Formats: sequence, structure tokens, C-alpha cells
Amino acid sequence: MISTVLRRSILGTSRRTLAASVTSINAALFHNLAPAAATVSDLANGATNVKSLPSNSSPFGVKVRDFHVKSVPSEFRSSIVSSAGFAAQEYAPSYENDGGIGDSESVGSSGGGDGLAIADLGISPEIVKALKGRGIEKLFPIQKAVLEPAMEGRDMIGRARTGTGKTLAFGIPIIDKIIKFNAKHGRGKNPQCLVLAPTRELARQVEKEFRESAPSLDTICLYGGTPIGQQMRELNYGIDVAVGTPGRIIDLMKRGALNLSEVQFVVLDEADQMLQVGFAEDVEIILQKLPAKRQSMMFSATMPSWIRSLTKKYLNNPLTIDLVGDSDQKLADGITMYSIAADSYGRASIIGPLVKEHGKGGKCIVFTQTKRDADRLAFGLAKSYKCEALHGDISQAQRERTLAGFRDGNFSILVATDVAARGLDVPNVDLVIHYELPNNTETFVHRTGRTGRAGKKGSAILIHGQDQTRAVKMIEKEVGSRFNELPSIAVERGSASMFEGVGARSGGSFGGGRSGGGGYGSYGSSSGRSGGGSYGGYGGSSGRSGGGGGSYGGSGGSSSRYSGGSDRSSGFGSFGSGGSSGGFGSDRSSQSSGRSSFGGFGSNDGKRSY
Ligand SMILES: Nc1ncnc2c1ncn2[C@@H]1O[C@H](COP(=O)(O)OP(=O)(O)OP(=O)(O)O)[C@@H](O)[C@H]1O
Repeated sequence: MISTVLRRSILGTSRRTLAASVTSINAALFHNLAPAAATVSDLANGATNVKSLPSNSSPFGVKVRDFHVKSVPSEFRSSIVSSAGFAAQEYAPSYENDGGIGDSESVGSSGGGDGLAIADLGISPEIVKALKGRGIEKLFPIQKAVLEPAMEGRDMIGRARTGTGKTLAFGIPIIDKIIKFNAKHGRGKNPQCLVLAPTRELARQVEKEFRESAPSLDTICLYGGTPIGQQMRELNYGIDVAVGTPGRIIDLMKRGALNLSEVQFVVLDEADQMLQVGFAEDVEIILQKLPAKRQSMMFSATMPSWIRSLTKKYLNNPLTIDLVGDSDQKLADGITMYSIAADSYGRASIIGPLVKEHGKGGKCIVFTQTKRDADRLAFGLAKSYKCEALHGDISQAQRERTLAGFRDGNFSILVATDVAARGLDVPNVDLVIHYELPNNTETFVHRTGRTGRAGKKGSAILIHGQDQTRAVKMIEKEVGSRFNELPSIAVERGSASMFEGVGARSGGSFGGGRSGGGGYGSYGSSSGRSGGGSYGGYGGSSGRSGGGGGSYGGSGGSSSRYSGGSDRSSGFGSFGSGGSSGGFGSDRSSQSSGRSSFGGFGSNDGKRSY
């Protein structure tokens, strides 16, 4: 009882600050209550010899699941909760059915409609209050579509356009279940929810979304490039939700610091990008370590064969919720697309005028293909604008400062590689500029999706060479929206020299691969790179015909992007999806092989780089 009372009062105030004062009491109590308690590594091995105890009581009637009091040595922190599989069943009945989706096996775009008032859903008041504080009072369509089956414990695969609220779609049901479970059983040490994300920045963002929507839960973000010791200590204190990149998660598992034996909910966010950044193997290793009885959700823009096999192997009779479907329109509503021709010499110097004309004084992200271009363009622009670069060669700490500065409005132009293309949610980005054609349509969609989020309006400008009109048409066709062609901008004599060396590319291929090669010609033979075949083809046969042949051009050469195989298509029938290998955004030749594709700005542990 002493423990329960103490812990309640601690949780009600500041757990972190009062932690030290109760450490000794906890230690003494747990020492006595669970003398045979498993150590962290025992638990990882499944040696939970205290499991026979009831989940919320000790031999002395003390609620022993209240673990989240900081600074207790690991020996005293084994969770006594029984093995996984409890939460989905426990909380299904508490959800107030709104007559929503029902049992259908596949939910299409009709899952939308008017948002439901969050306050009326029967979810924890804590969540309702936290969301209200952030101006979130009604569910977005994907959230509405996911809520009921998620509450019922269904495994699912989801897809919706960029910026439409996928994070809270899986976040709300999960945090609600955990809050209610903890209220009943007390708090455990080990995470009940694991979210895997392909990049550090996305992981941080998802973790923040969980934290801000459920302040009473302890969340942690696990990613490379930051000291592991701190993360190990945090885990040791007790965690409800762990979000992270696969590499660091495996590292922590190997060190015995992360015990996944009580995970009830696993989410793979941007699952197809996991494949592209080389996390396929790591993801499977992690999934194999999870309890068999759990709820699994996967959000993926495309369904390459790896995702399909993952689904078969690790998801249980999943419900597909696809709010994009066969709709031609792949971009969020509210985004206007422009295109403008510029040769490689004058390209950098038109950025300023474009920002002035279309940026509406808000924030702008300029996407470049390489880190070198991002640096040089940012350097040139910084002479006239507040501007910073973001890419994988910049230290993690600096990347975080840069992103925070951009979010806070300290500068208004971010020049980034595709490290910032997926998932990043920065408010008030009014304009996205594609400094040159992206490698594929999917990347175009994700880059563009940094604007026009949460129902807002935004503009995207694609800069292309005079000889790239076929590739531009192809993007139009694939995304289902037309570009408004802007009149070309005359480059003043001398102004281009400010940007010397930025992005002088020609040739190469954007499309390609539809029928085993060829392609749409024209883009990017990657000057300044060693090895042949950079930019390879886009290929991937647009995901429509079961993949195959010749896609991902890029013959040989260590710098070959997309040097991976084919068979990356079909599924949701969208855009070819990425290859499993081949470097993406790097201009270094050292990252061709397998796992290093797209590289790792966000990936993890510095193994890969954008
Ligand atoms: N119901 C809602 N009402 C208002 N705003 C919301 C709602 N749900 C989410 N948002 C906000 O919308 C923005 C976009 O959400 P989120 O980042 O989850 O989108 P996403 O679909 O995951 O995008 P992407 O595909 O780019 O990863 C966020 O700022 C989020 O806080």
C-alpha cells in the first residue's frame, strides 16, 4: 500500500524530480517483493520466473506494475505483467461504436467523410484534452477509418495521402489502450508499443506526437547518432511507448537494455521506405522478437514484394485501409503544382525569385539530389536569404538544431536532400521546390507533401531542363495533377556565379525501366560522381505489372543509384517503389551496396547517408 500511495502521488506530480527520493524505498520494496525477479537479460530470454504472480498484485497485495519511477537499478525492475496479448481484447468493448467501418476486409476512399468529434469517442479524457490543446478536435478521414478496427485489435495496412494524419490514426487507439490498461494494471517497465520508423527525424516526430497526445505515458525515441547510454538509462526507468529506427533498436536489444517481450502494438511507419534505406533485414529481426500475440499496423505508400511477404509473415488477417486506392490524384488536396524550365547554369539563381513570387512569405523547402548541392545552394542563397542546409553528412545534433530553427521560423528556406522528403511535418511550409527532377514519382509525392498538410494550401515547383518534358509529363500522369508551366526567368549576368558548381546535370534517365530499360531519358547523369549509371532508371514498372525487368537502370559502378533488382512493384498499384539497394541521395561512391541505399540521415547509426 505504501508503494501504491507513494507512486500515485509521484505520478500525479513530477515523477522525474521526485524519483530520486523514492529510489531507496522502491529498491527495498522490490528487493523484498520480487527476490527472484528476472534481470533485463533474463526477460529478454523469456525467463520470467515471476510471471506466475498476478499481474497487478504482489504477495503483499502491492500493485507491482508501477515501474515508471526513475533511477532504480535494473535488477529491481522486472515487470510482472503476464505475456503479451492482453490489451486489444481488454479495450475493444470500451470504444463507443459510431457505426463506422465495420468488418469489411478492405476500406477504400469512402472511409472519409466528416470528421468525428474526438470528445464523443469514449477515449481517455487525457487524450481528448491534450489533442484539444493542439487544436485537434475532429478525426481526419484516415483516423476515422482506422479507429474502430484498431480498437477491435485488428492488424491492418494503411495508406493515405501525405499530411492527412496517419500518425494519430494509429497513435490514438494505441495510447488509449495503454492508458486504460495502465489504469487497471499499473505501469510496467517494458514498452507496450513499438513504432519503427525509417529515419531519425521521423522517429522523433512520431515520438513527439505520442508524447504530446498522452502526457501521462512515458515515451522514448531510440535512434543512432546520439549517446546510447542515456537511452539505456531511460529504458531502465520504465517506458510505455518506444519509437525508433531499426538499427539502434537492435543494438539496444543486443545489449539487453530493450526488452520487447511485452509489446502489444507494433507499427511500421513508412514501411516501404524501410526497404529503401536498407532496413529490411533489421525489421524482420525485430518482428521475430515480438510476442506472437500482438496487434500490428503498417503504413506504406507502396506495396513492394518485401512488404507483401512481411504482411503474410507477420500480420494476422490484416484489414487494408487504402484512402488513396486507384484514385488518380496522389497528392493532397490543396497543393498546386508548377513547373519551370531552367538550364543547369542558371538554375540556382532562379530560386530567390521563385521564393519571392510563390513563397507567400512563409517557409520553403528546396530539395536537391545531393548533399553537395544542398550545401552549395544553401551557401549561395544565404548571401541573400535566411537559409540552412540539411543532409546526412551534417551531425545529428546540428540536424536537430536546423530542424528546430526551421520549425521555429528562425530561417525560412531549408535546402535539403531527400532526408527531409518523408514524413516530416513542419507547419506552414507554403512552398516546395524540386531543384531538379526526383528519382521517381513516389519521391516527388513525398517531397511535395511537405506542403499542403492537414488540409492547408501549398505550392510545389518542379524545375526541369528544356529536354525533360517527357519526364515532367510522366510525373503529371502518375500523380494525377497537371503542372502550371511558369514562364522562364531570365538569369542576370553574373548572378549564377554565386552558385558555382551547384547541380550541373544533364542526361541520364528519370523514367526508364518500364520495359526493361530505355526510360524517359533526360535526367541526371550526376556530374561529379564516380562510377557509372548514377540516377539509374526509375523503372519499377510503376507498380502495375508485377515488376520485373530492367528497372533501376544504373549499370554497375559503385555510385549507381538504384542498382538493386527489380520486382518492386504491384501492390497498391502506385508508383514503382524503390529498390532495395543502391545509394540515393549521396554523392559519395561508397554507398552502393545493399543496405546503404538512401543512406542514412535519418536512417541510423551513421551507416547510411542521404
Ligand atoms: N484530426 C486532426 N485535426 C487537425 N490536425 C491534425 C489532425 N490529425 C493530425 N493533424 C495534424 O496534421 C499534420 C499531419 O499529420 P501527420 O504528420 O500524421 O501526417 P501523415 O499522413 O503521417 O503525413 P506523411 O505522409 O507526410 O508522413 C500534423 O501536424 C498533425 O498534428
